[in-house]
Amino acid sequence: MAVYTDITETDLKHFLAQYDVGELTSYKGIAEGVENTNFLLHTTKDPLILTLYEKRVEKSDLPFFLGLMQHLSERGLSCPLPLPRWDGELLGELSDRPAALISFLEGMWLRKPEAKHCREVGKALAGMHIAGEGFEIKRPNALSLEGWKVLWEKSAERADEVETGLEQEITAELAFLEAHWPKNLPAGVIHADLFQDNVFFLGDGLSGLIDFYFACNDLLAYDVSICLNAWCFEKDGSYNVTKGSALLEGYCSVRPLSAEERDALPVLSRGSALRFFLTRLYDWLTTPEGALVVKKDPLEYLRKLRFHRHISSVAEYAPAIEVAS
Ligand SMILES: Nc1ncnc2c1ncn2[C@@H]1O[C@H](COP(=O)(O)OP(=O)(O)O)[C@@H](O)[C@H]1O
Ligand SMILES: N[C@@H](CCOP(=O)(O)O)C(=O)O
Repeated sequence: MAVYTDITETDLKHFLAQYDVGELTSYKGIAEGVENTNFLLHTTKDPLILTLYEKRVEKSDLPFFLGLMQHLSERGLSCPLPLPRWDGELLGELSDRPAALISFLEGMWLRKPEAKHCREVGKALAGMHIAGEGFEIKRPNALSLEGWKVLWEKSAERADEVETGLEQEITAELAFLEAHWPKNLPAGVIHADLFQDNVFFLGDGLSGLIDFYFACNDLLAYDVSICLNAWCFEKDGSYNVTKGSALLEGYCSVRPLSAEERDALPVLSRGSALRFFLTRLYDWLTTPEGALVVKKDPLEYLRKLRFHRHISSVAEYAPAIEVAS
């Protein structure tokens, strides 16, 4: 669940009076998600999402996230649009939390995506990378090499509780990634968390992307590697080459990957697998028993990381992929 902060109807009505959104008719907490508290609101106008930003989100980052959604939406990407208050501000406060109203996006996330959906995700990711051009505010990726080291320092001592030998393996992996991380690839605004639960579909058509709260400036191909990890493995841990091919072909049909980006995909995929392994491991070790949040399995990402270590060329992800020369 992710309703960390409760609200009263009276406070909510006061909050809504600052917006041109009609009268509140009903509201309910949304169980999905892990970072923030979300409510679905029905009003005499359109349905809305109310987000209360919880402690893991830096308040100083909110202008980046909200401004980015506006920027992408203005450039034709289907994503939630933050609503301005009467005074023009995008951010308010409710129950002592920073709070925003964003437009409700129609659609559902897919529990069992197929290759055709991976193709749509690839296209949408490339569309987002292009639409992100020209966005003025910058936000460095706090969860890249330096951030991974900090997370690892907090978990290393207890890592062998999760699997014997992990402390040594991950320390060596970090050293490898530090030595081999690509430096001169095209960079821009990336989503950085485009997992299944953040992509909505209506039937087989992709209706939009949500949850821009890890978005930042980083290598565009790193975002592709995140999607390869999130969309192209089966529940049994095996890589699905049909899905990988569809995702990469979809991406390249909108924004072709250069030869350098293509060659970097195995190392980038090791990095993105490590990133999700580390945040999940940290949560696994620190979330108290009985907390009302579903802990995600770090070992799923350890297995993906180990898979990528054996990849020597992008052809193993997608045999027929064509890249820009
Ligand atoms: N703009 C939106 N339109 C429709 N549903 C949304 C929207 N934003 C969030 N949701 C719903 O809230 C859930 C959690 O949102 P998300 O942004 O992923 O939260 P978190 O950042 O806490 O992980 C989503 O799975 C979805 O069901
Ligand atoms: N996608 C991450 C966790 C972040 O969850 P979200 O609900 O904010 O998308 C993971 O799977 O570890």
